[in-house]
Amino acid sequence: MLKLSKYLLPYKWSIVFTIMFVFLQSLANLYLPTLMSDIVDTGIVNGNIGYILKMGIYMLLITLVAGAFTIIANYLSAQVASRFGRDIRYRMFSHIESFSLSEFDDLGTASLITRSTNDISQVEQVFLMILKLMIMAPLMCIGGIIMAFYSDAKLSLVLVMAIPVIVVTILLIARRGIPLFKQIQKKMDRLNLVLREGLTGIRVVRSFNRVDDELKRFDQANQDMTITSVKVQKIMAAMMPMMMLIMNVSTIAIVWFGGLRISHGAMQVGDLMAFIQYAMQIMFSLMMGAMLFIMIPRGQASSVRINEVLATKPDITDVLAKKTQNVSDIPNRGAIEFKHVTFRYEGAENPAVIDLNFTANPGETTAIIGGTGAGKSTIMNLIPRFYDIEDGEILVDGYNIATMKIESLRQMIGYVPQKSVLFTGTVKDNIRYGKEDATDDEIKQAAKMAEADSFIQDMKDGYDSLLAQGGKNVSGGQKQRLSIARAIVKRPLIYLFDDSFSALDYKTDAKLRKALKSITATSTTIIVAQRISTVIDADKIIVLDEGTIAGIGTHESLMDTCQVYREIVSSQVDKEELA
Ligand SMILES: Nc1ncnc2c1ncn2[C@@H]1O[C@H](COP(=O)(O)OP(=O)(O)OP(=O)(O)O)[C@@H](O)[C@H]1O
Repeated sequence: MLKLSKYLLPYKWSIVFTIMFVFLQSLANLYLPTLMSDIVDTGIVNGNIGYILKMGIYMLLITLVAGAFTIIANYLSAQVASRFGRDIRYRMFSHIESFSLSEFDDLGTASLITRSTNDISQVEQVFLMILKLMIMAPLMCIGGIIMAFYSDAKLSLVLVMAIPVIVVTILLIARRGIPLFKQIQKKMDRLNLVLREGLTGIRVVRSFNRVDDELKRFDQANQDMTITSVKVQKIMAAMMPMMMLIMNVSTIAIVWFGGLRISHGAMQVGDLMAFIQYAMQIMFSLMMGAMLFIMIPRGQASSVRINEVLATKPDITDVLAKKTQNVSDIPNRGAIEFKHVTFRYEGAENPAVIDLNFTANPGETTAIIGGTGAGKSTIMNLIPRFYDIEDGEILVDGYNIATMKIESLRQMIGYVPQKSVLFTGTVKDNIRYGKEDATDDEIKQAAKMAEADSFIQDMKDGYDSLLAQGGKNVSGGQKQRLSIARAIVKRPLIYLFDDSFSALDYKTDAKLRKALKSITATSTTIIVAQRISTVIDADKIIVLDEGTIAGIGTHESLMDTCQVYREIVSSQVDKEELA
C-alpha cells in the first residue's frame, strides 16, 4: 500500500487539514468528560445552578465545534479518497492500454476488470479509514488512558486488566480473518470470469441448451465466494458482541470499584462518570484500531494485485526506436518482408509460426490460406507488433519493425480483425475511428467501397444510427463491412484483412474485393481467407501448413506445385466453378 500512497501526494494539503481537524475533534472529545465531571462535582453536588448552566453551554459549544470539525474532516477525507481512486483507475487503464496481447493473455481480462474496479475501491476504502482513524484511534486511546489515570490512578487498574484482553481478542480475530480477505479477492476474479463468459456467450449457451450448466458453473463460483464471505462476516459479527462483552464487564468493574472508592471518600461521583466515559473512549478507540488492523491487510491484498498490473512492463515498447524517427522518416511504400520469422505464444510448447520467409509488395494483393490453426491470424498479429517475434526479422520498407516507433508503424496499417469489433456510438463514429478528422464525404465514400453504404442508408437514422454495445444490432456481415470501412477511411499503406470477408455472401465478397482493388492499387494488401474464391485472384498466395509455408505463388502455379493447396481447393471448391 505504501507504493500506492504516492498517488496521495497531490492531495497532501487536504490530508494535512484532515489530520488537523481529526486531531482537534479528538481533543474536544477528550475534554468533554472532564467538563461533565465538573458539572456533577461542583455544580450538582453544591446545587450551583449558575455553574451548571455555564458549564452546560460551554459543553454544548465544544460539542458543536467538534461536530463541525468532524464534518470537515469527513468531507476532506472522502474527497481525497475518491480522487485517489479516480487517479489510480486512470493510471491503471492507461497502463493496461499499453500492454501487448501477451500481457492481456497473461493477466486475463476478467482479472484486469476486477483489479481496476473492485480492488481499487477496496484500497480507496482503506485509505479513507486510515485518514479518519489513523490519528483519532491512537490519540483517543493514549489521551483516554492519561485522562483516566488523571481522574483516578487506582481505578485505572481495571483498564490495565481490560486492555490486554481486548488486544488479544483483536489479534485472534485478525489472524483468522486476514487470510480469508485475500481469498475473497481471488474468488471475485473467478466469479467475474464466469459471469463474463456466460453473458458474452449467451447465444452459444442457449443454442446448445447449456443454460443449466452455465447456471451450475455460476452457482459454484457464487457459492464459493459466499462461503468465504460468510466466514468473514461470522468473524466480524463475533467481534462486536465480544468487544461489547469486554466493555460491559469492564464498566461493571469500574462502577463496582469506583462505588467502593466513593463510599470511602477517595473519589467523587463526577470523577467516576468521567472515568467511565474515558474507559469507553479507550475501548472504542481500540475497536477502531482493530478495524484498521483488519482492513489494512485487506487493502494490502488489493494493493498487491493493483501493483502487479502497474509493475507489468509491456513487452512491446519503443525502446529500440530511433529517437528522431517519426512517420515522415519512414519511406512511405509499405513493402513487408518476413525473414526467417519464428514466433511462439507465451507458455506454448511449439512455435505458432516457424521460419517464415516471404514478401508482400505495394500494389499487390498477398493472400494467406491454410487450415484452422495454421498460423494465419498469428502472421497478421505480428505485422502491427501485437506480439514480438522470437527469431528473425519483419521489415517494412527495409526497416525492422522492432526498431520503429510503434505509433509510426501502426499509422501505416489498416487492420480488420477476424472478429469485428464495434464500439457503442453511431455508425459514423465507428467508421471515423479509423481517421479522427475524416469528413462526412470521406466516411460515405469508405462505406461505399466497403459495400456498406446501402444497408447504412436503410437504417433508421442512416449514418447517425446508433450501434448497440458490440454492434449487436447489425448482422455479422454488416459488422465486417463497417470494420472494413473503418480501415478504408484511414487510407493506409498496408491493409491487413484477417478473414474479414468470411461473413459475406459470395456476391458481396466479390463486389467488395473488386471495389477494394481501386483503393488498394498502390497499397500492400494482405488477405487471410478460408475461401479459395477470396484468394483466387491474389497476386501471390501463401499456403500455410502448421506454421510453415507449404507454397507461395499464384493460384495456377500452386495448383501445379503445391499439394496442400490442391487439397484445400478440392476440399471446398466446386471444380466446375473454378474452371
Ligand atoms: N493467444 C494465444 N495464446 C496461445 N496460443 C495461441 C494464441 N492464439 C493462437 N494460438 C495458437 O497458435 C496457433 C496458430 O493460431 P492462429 O490463430 O494464427 O491460426 P489461424 O490459422 O488463424 O486459424 P483460424 O483460421 O482458425 O483462425 C494455433 O495452434 C493456436 O492454438
